[in-house]
Amino acid sequence: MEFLDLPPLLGASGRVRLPGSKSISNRTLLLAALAEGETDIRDLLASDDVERMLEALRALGVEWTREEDSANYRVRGVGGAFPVKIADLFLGNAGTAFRPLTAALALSGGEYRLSGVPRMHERPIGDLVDGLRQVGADIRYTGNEGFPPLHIRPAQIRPGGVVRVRGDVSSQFLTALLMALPLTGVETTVEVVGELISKPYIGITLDLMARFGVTVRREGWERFTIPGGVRYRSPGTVFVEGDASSASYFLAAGAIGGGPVRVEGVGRDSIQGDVRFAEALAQLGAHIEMGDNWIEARAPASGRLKAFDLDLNHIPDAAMTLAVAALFADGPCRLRNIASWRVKETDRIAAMATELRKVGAIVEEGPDYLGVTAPARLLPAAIDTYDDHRMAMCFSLVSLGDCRVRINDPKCVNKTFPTYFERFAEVTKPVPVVAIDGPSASGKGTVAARVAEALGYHCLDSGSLYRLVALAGIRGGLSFDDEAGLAAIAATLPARFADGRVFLAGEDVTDAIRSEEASGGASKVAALPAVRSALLDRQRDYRHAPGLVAEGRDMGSVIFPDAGTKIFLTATAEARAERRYKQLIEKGMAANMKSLLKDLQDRDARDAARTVAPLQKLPDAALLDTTEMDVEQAVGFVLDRVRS
Ligand SMILES: Nc1ncnc2c1ncn2[C@@H]1O[C@H](COP(=O)(O)OP(=O)(O)O)[C@@H](O)[C@H]1O
Ligand SMILES: Nc1ccn([C@@H]2O[C@H](COP(=O)(O)OP(=O)(O)O)[C@@H](O)[C@H]2O)c(=O)n1
Repeated sequence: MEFLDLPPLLGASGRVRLPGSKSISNRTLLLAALAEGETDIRDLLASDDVERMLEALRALGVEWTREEDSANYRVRGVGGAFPVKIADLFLGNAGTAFRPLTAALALSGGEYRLSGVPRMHERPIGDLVDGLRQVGADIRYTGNEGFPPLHIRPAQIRPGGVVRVRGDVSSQFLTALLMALPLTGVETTVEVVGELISKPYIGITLDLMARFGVTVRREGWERFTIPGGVRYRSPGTVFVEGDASSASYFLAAGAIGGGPVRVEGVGRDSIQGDVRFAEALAQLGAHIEMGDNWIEARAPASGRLKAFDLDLNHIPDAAMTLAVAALFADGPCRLRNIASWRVKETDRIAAMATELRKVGAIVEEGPDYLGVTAPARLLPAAIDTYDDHRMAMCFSLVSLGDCRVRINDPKCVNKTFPTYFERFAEVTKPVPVVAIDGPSASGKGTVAARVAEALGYHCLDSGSLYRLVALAGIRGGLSFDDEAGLAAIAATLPARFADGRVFLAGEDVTDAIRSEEASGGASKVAALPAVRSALLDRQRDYRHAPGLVAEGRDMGSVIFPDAGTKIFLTATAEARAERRYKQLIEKGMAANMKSLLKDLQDRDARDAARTVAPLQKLPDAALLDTTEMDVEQAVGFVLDRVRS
């Protein structure tokens, strides 16, 4: 499984140009295809769901072109029903393509098969099919009753009168009917049965239909009348707004991570309901500012979001972002009226509950609500994303809690926002790491401690972890080639560091891990891949605000490859042996220069020769040879690099 590791972040600020709205992109494409005339579409979203729509339109005989490498498209409308009368369409997991195309094709007098990925075949479509059958459409389920895939056949369409459609499962059924019915040319009224959910999405549909020349008469949110004798006509050029749901992650990042974060592409003038996410954030105490085409969010003065209890029916997609924002609130939070989450890309209520628990939250899951109480401290976790782009994007925010997070299958964001993680990285600041690697007795420990003190950072002496494993192994009677046994020790090592002392299961072993036996053993256990991987997360967990200085052999190459400062600290073997000799004598320990030099050379050789994480200077590390330097100069060199 592919994954993406996000480091703990210090905060967020900056600007993001949003990708085009998925809802507007796919609706506009379909309307442009059905319209008379050519439509220039600017800033179309580049994503999987839009690709599915573009492919389907081409298969249905609609000509479109893309201005080279741009987000600008020209669609030549067919002025009514699709010219291709037999087609087999694969629509992935794109609900915004599947539902409206079903309706338009059902009224097009052809024979069409529509299918998608397995999850698409679990997402209900029965209410839409029932609505279309009322005007005579011939639609059959070729899998399970009520679900895709579908087989549409030519039928005698009897438009007019009243079509009833349920509005309480997905508003996309109503959207699909509204967009398709003008094809009949006969006045038809659509009546919504049950409370219509996600009303703002219907707002987008009506707005875009009006731009293409068809004005629907709306009575409340219950009755919609499509006039007779109307046709879609190209408005010439359509600009696709930025995606308001995608904006939610960045606005939340600003509200949680200090800010300000400004999103460009949506604002006061937006037709998308999800811009109201900004109001919800304001209720949580965030500072929000809005222009015609931008929104900006900053953290509350207190620094922490307020607990909330909100009905989120009007912003079902952006509401997911609030579930993760609840991890940063000052009390228990409740998200209400979100039943539609259960029939989206995945069962989002269940998925959200499972993953929020992984980071330590207390979660109460109801049929149409979630209760979320933040833990005192977020736990690092590997987040499963269920092939749901929003799960992946939401959980990136965990990293703002001074907590690393792994996002499994991060490419699922391709559905709506292929460059999400790049944009996220641009407006966030990772907790800095200074990685100092080098051979034995080069001065890593001394320099690292001094640099950490000067910067107020935490410090990691990674070598002591290998020494502890070796010591625990010796005491447990294990041989140094017992990889599984030593890895098990490493995985649960009861080590503690306090006041410059090292403890193993409560016992002070500061001197014991420096013994010749433990030192030699350390470089032997360190060559075992299973031991190294058992210590990987443990080392990464030292990274906390305001920063970390980490020293060892593979800090810059393996443990913190994204470290902002990487130093390879070294000195001649003779100089290092001499330093070690002095160190031991000062501590009142016995030492022999010759055997020290030999021991150190042996250890260096083992460290450099091993296959996993060998000791080496990588091109991205600065070489610092201290043979002729004192500690002061070495520390000064590192601090200069950090500050430059
Ligand atoms: N230029 C120098 N840089 C760092 N340490 C030095 C330098 N010159 C002498 N030393 C001494 O070398 C000894 C070994 O340093 P240490 O930090 O234990 O190395 P390491 O962690 O790389 O094994 C320490 O007593 C340190 O004071
Ligand atoms: N990041 C690290 C740190 C130490 N080690 C191993 O652990 C041993 C002891 O590390 P250390 O940093 O305490 O050693 P010295 O440099 O103090 O001699 C080294 O010889 C390496 O074999 C490692 O493999 N990777």
